Amino acid sequence: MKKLTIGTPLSSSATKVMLLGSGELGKEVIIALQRLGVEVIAVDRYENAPGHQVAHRAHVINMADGAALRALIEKEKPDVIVPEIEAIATEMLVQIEKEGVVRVIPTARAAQLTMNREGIRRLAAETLQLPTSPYKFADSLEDLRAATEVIGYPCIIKPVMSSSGKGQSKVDDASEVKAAWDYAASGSRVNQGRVIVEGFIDFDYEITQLTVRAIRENGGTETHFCDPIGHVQVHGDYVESWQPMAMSSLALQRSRDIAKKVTEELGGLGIFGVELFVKGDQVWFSEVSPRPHDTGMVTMCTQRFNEFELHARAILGLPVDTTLRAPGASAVIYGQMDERGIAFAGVAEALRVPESDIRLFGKPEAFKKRRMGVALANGKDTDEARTRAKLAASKVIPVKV
Ligand SMILES: Nc1ncnc2c1ncn2[C@@H]1O[C@H](COP(=O)(O)OP(=O)(O)OP(=O)(O)O)[C@@H](O)[C@H]1O
Ligand SMILES: NCC(=O)N[C@@H]1O[C@H](COP(=O)([O-])[O-])[C@@H](O)[C@H]1O
Ligand SMILES: [Mg+2]
Repeated sequence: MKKLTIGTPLSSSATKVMLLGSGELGKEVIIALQRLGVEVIAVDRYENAPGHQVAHRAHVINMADGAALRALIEKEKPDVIVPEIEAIATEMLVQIEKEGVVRVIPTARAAQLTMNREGIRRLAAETLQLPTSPYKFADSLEDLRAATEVIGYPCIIKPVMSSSGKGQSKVDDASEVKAAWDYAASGSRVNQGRVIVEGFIDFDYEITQLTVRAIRENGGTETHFCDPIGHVQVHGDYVESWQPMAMSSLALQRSRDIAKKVTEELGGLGIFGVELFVKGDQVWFSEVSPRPHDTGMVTMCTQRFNEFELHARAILGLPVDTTLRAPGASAVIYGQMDERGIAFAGVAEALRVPESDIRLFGKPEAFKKRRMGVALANGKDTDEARTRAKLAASKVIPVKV
């Protein structure tokens, strides 16, 4: 892979990176890139997205529209494109990557495969033979009824294209299938009407194994692992995370073997969030984000270089260091109301919690369950850190102005 030299932003020597998606995760990647002297262009579907507020330039387009995407890429001429969300015209990214001028992170194929649960699930379970929950796909309510009978109950039904738990439900018996089908249609982002049914895995805990593919000193790529991140999800969306997660050495080894296999198959450079379910020493692959992971926001208080800095370094072909500094935790701050331009009370009280910090993302519009910020905390161990992060998050109160 050709090495990128870093130039001067806003000059003809600039190294230009374009983020496709500029939410809370992109915002931190942009800050990390700018600290390394990169010119950054932030793109999202709405004005004043978090990353728009810290980038050199901001654009609002429908990223699922291939023609609009190409037009913007041709106008801005980035050296590197960094997908930050799944819902992008990835077919166009594949074409653009082939033309050989722009690098797509980690690869256009990885973005394409992970945009659709079917792509990544078939790759993991059928091609790589990784352990996963049993699964079936369905395109109609009749198909879905048949699929749930084969998979059995309880099962989880999800749109093939969605994230953060949107459109996802747990179904305990046949009477709940229709409601799950209707809910999936409402929560799907692009391809309305195709769902995956997964057998329910009764795990002890779940983790994100952050995995970085970076250039090694003498060329070629090497894989680095962060300490495992434990997390709790409610209705398919993350509410708290902590690092390190205590695991048996066999479960950790198996997690990393799976992470290595799947990230090697996807290829390219950058950080990946490999989601795994663990019961005793048994480990199942769930899914993978070829980008920083929401549960990995905890690394802003735990690692020498957080997941965003690691992504920035890896993308630029620079060395990475995944050292853990201190145990820590994150807890989500929700909008709690449907309102534009809200304010946040209690910030000082939150920051009075020992070893705490917060990030407010600056999203222009709040929804009850929209993630608007995150509280971070350290402690002598992850239990103390979790208590502190949750306490700090609870002190921040969204208010209508
Ligand atoms: N087969 C399953 N068995 C048990 N729990 C599951 C299963 N599938 C999903 N879950 C639960 O729902 C959560 C969200 O699922 P998943 O990661 O597939 O959704 P998502 O919409 O892609 O979320 P995100 O974009 O935040 O990663 C999981 O982290 C897990 O807690
Ligand atoms: N699980 C994926 C994830 O957390 N993605 C993060 O959420 C943003 C969208 O937030 P929004 O829905 O509030 O606009 C994305 O842009 C990304 O930063
Ligand atoms: Mg997930």
